[in-house]
Formats: sequence, C-alpha cells, structure tokens
Amino acid sequence: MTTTQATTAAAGDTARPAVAFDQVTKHYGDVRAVDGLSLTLHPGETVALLGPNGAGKSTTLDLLLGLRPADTGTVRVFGTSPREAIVAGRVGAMLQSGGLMDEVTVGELVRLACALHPRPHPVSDVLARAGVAQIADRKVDKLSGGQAQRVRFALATAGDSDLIVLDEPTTGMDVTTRQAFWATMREQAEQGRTVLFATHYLEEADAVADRVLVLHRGRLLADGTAAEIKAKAGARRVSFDLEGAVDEATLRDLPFLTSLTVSHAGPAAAPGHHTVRIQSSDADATVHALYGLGLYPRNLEVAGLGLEQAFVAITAAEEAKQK
Ligand SMILES: Nc1ncnc2c1ncn2[C@@H]1O[C@H](COP(=O)(O)OP(=O)(O)OP(=O)(O)O)[C@@H](O)[C@H]1O
Repeated sequence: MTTTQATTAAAGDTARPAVAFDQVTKHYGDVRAVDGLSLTLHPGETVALLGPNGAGKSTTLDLLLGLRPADTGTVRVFGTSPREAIVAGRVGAMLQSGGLMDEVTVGELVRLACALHPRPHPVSDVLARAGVAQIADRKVDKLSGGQAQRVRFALATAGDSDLIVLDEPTTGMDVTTRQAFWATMREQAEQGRTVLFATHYLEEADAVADRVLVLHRGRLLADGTAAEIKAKAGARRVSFDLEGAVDEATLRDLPFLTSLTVSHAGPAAAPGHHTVRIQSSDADATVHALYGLGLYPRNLEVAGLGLEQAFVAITAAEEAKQK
C-alpha cells in the first residue's frame, strides 16, 4: 500500500484531480464565506490563492483540509474525502496560526509529526530542510514569529505528501528565509507535488505560481496564469515626462484614463519638469489623445500592469459592479 502510494505520487497521479470543489458553499451565520465555489487543481500544479481580506481564502483551505464541513457541495481530495486523504498522508498543511503545542521542543514536535505520517521523511532531513535544525532543542513557545513559521513548514513537509497546503506561509519570515522557503517549495513542486498557497504577497504569486486563483466574496473572480490575470485586468501603465505648465484637469479628461498621478521632479530637476503616470484601459487611444492636445510627452513608456495592480483593478471593478 505504502509503495503504491509513493509510486503514484512520483508519477504525479495525473488521471485524477488533486482537488475538486463542486458548487461549495459555506456560511458563518449570515456571512457567506464561500459562495458556490467550483474549482479543480491538477497534480503537479503550484497554485496561488489570492483575494482581499475576508474573501474566503482561509475558509476554502479549511474546507479542503476537512477542518470545516461544507454547507452544500462537495470537496474531494485525490478522489476521496479530505479526511481520508489526510489519514492516508496525502496532504501536508501549514496554517496561519495555532497548531504548535507549547512545552515541547521543536525537535520533539517534528519527531511526532514524522511518527504520525504514514510516509515519513527522516526527522533530520525535515529539520534541515525547514532550517530549524539549530533550534531543535528550543521550546516551541519561545520561538520568534519567523521561526514558528519555519516549524509549521517542517510539520507540513514531515512526510511524502502529494498535496501541500499553505496559508500565508511567509508571513513574518525575513527576506533570506522567504527565499529559502520558496526554493524548497519549488523542489517539492518539481517532484510532482501539488502546492496550494494563500498569500497577500502578490510578487510571490507572480514568481512562484503557475496558476493564480483570485477569490472575491467567496467566489472565483479569475483563474489563470499570472500573465493571463494581468491581461484580464485590461489596463496598461503609461508614463512620460512633460516640460512646462501642466494642466492636470486636462490630463484627467484623457479618454480611457483610470488613474493619474503627476509628480514634480526633485529640486535638481529643471523647473516645470513633471513626471506623469497614467493607467488606461486603452493605452493607444489615451496616447493618441495626448498628442492631440498638442503636448509633447518625452520618455514615453507603455507597459502592462504588474500582478498587484491587476489584482487591485480586477477586485475594484467587481466591487464597483456589486454597488
Ligand atoms: N469562525 C468564523 N466565524 C464567523 N465568521 C467567520 C469565521 N471565519 C471567517 N469568517 C468570516 O468569513 C469571511 C471569510 O473569511 P476568511 O478568513 O475565509 O477570509 P480570508 O480571505 O482568509 O481573509 P484574510 O485575508 O483576512 O485572512 C469573512 O467575512 C470572515 O469575517
């Protein structure tokens, strides 16, 4: 049984979805935290779950881990219930808070996690991979926030799980730890594991995920590669310099403009030098109109939105629609 599972994990188990949500709804009293959510994650994918505060990310992960029952709809993990998948050791999870026992050392906790996993990794490997070998003798309640996150990561990777679920995993980690963390996660993905992580760090999603899900009020607002999400936002960034008097009201009337900032360059710059940054839903038309005003933009640059700006644009558009 163990051998079969290990072989299946290595082969990626491509026939069956790693995760399948079908019309899942979850309420807390009057609050609809997850609203008819359907999604499928495929084995081997690294997926980022994005969404504003309260969008339902943690609830979605709780449902996926069987920590809360769905009100309606079904959640399947490798074709079984979340509980069965967890009991079989197919899922490793790193949740936002809690989960660490006080009064035990890091080493004891990791040893316990390894002992409980049906397909454990050697304890020393788990400690080393998570960068906590040097603090193995330290009591868990004496850890800094970043160290506690590393220990949670060690617990999530204590065994050979096929799906790793991470809720805001790098919160509290310093830059070096964060980079090491994602390098390790990439290795996990390269070995065929499915990785699902919720984050507010959009640059991480852009750099790490091969698929991005944007949740909003418990619904899936966007689902695609980071490039597709950026394209979906439609808008582009236009920046240029202007010399002389600048009438902001005239610029604000440019067609397809969605945002405008005009900054006056530092004291070293020539008087009357302005840098203009625009977001436009039709950059070609906006730039055409700019020339039509008789203005002469210098250093003109037109670029796509970053994932963060795309995320803000998509969620703001949805908020406006719902008002
Ligand atoms: N235990 C609970 N009891 C009542 N309401 C809850 C509970 N947990 C979450 N909620 C509500 O459900 C909604 C979704 O919350 P959830 O924590 O899933 O969002 P999130 O996207 O993870 O948010 P954040 O980015 O702030 O962590 C929110 O409106 C939240 O207030």
